[in-house]
Amino acid sequence: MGTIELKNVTKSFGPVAVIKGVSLTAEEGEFVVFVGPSGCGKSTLLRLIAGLEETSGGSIHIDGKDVTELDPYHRGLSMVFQSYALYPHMTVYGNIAFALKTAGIAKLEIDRKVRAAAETLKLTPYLDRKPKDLSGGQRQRVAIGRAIVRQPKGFLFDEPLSNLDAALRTQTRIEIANLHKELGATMVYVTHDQIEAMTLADKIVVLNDGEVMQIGSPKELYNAPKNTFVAQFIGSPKMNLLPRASYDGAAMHYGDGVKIDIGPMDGTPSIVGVRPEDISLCPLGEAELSATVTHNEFHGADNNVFVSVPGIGSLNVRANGKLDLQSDQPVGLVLDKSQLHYFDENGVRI
Ligand SMILES: Nc1ncnc2c1ncn2[C@@H]1O[C@H](COP(=O)(O)OP(=O)(O)OP(=O)(O)O)[C@@H](O)[C@H]1O
Repeated sequence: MGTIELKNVTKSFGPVAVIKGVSLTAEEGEFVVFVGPSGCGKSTLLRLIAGLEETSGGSIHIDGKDVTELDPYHRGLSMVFQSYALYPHMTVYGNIAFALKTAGIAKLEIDRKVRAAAETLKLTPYLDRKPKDLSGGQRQRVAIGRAIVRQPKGFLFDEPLSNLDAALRTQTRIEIANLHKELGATMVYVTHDQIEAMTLADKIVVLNDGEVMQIGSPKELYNAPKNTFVAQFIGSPKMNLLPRASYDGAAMHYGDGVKIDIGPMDGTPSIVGVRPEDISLCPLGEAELSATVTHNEFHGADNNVFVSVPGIGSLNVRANGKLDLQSDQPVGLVLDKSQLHYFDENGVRI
């Protein structure tokens, strides 16, 4: 139970196409995360799955059944919003029990379900409190509790942690991961937070401008991005994309006579990508590229170093935090050749 499938789904608001033919499957028990820049259509896609928006084309299937025309209630999914959407005048117990009461479930059964959900979510001590007397994280757990008791076929989360501060976010993220393990339910989750996407997802869907750019596991997206968009969207700090260059069958040639040996390739690379952690600083004598430090951010464990390379431009390097680096300092760079990413003139991975 709990497969969610989208087949060529489109959505327009008036003349504006916001979702442009999205097909994807959330398998039973899978944790699927939608990411993409602001306005790319993540929330709209989630609301289409929930039935809160009507599709303009295509179809949505839950457990193989076409639900495209069904109202939200009959789709059997529960949605958790960023704003919690709790009833302020009801207690935690009342909030969690509400949907069950309106569904006409027997009191004893409701009590059993509410207490079981409260136990799972560590809300038992707060059952008699009103939402205003809870922390943000506790309120979000109540919202999740309300979703759990309905025993839905799947959960839909729209940026559920974005109102929480950093520490609580980390804690609640771990709780959601544990909840997913415990319930084994299908979950579809919208976020703009890289860490949430990478840590929670079985499968990440990268969206841009209403279209799917790539679907894959966090490791697949990080290690083998299909195009330059995904390459720069997944990973923080983002992948360096070197300027376009000509390839002579053995090396990439940049301005100022600078070249990078990459050996023979199947295809003609135009753009080389390299992640900040795959560039090392070294003494100038051993360097493949000479550079100058333009700016350094000390992060504690590591330094986020910006360097300028003649013929290539600015590159971002992750270096050990114990290194003492000054602006204008000359440094040598070595690229880990086994970790380079190559893209053709259209930005498609080679
Ligand atoms: N009801 C609506 N009427 C008109 N346009 C809408 C409506 N809802 C959303 N849009 C537009 O659709 C596009 C996608 O919006 P959506 O909220 O799905 O993006 P998002 O990826 O979730 O963005 P964010 O990360 O900023 O929340 C935006 O350009 C938005 O302005």
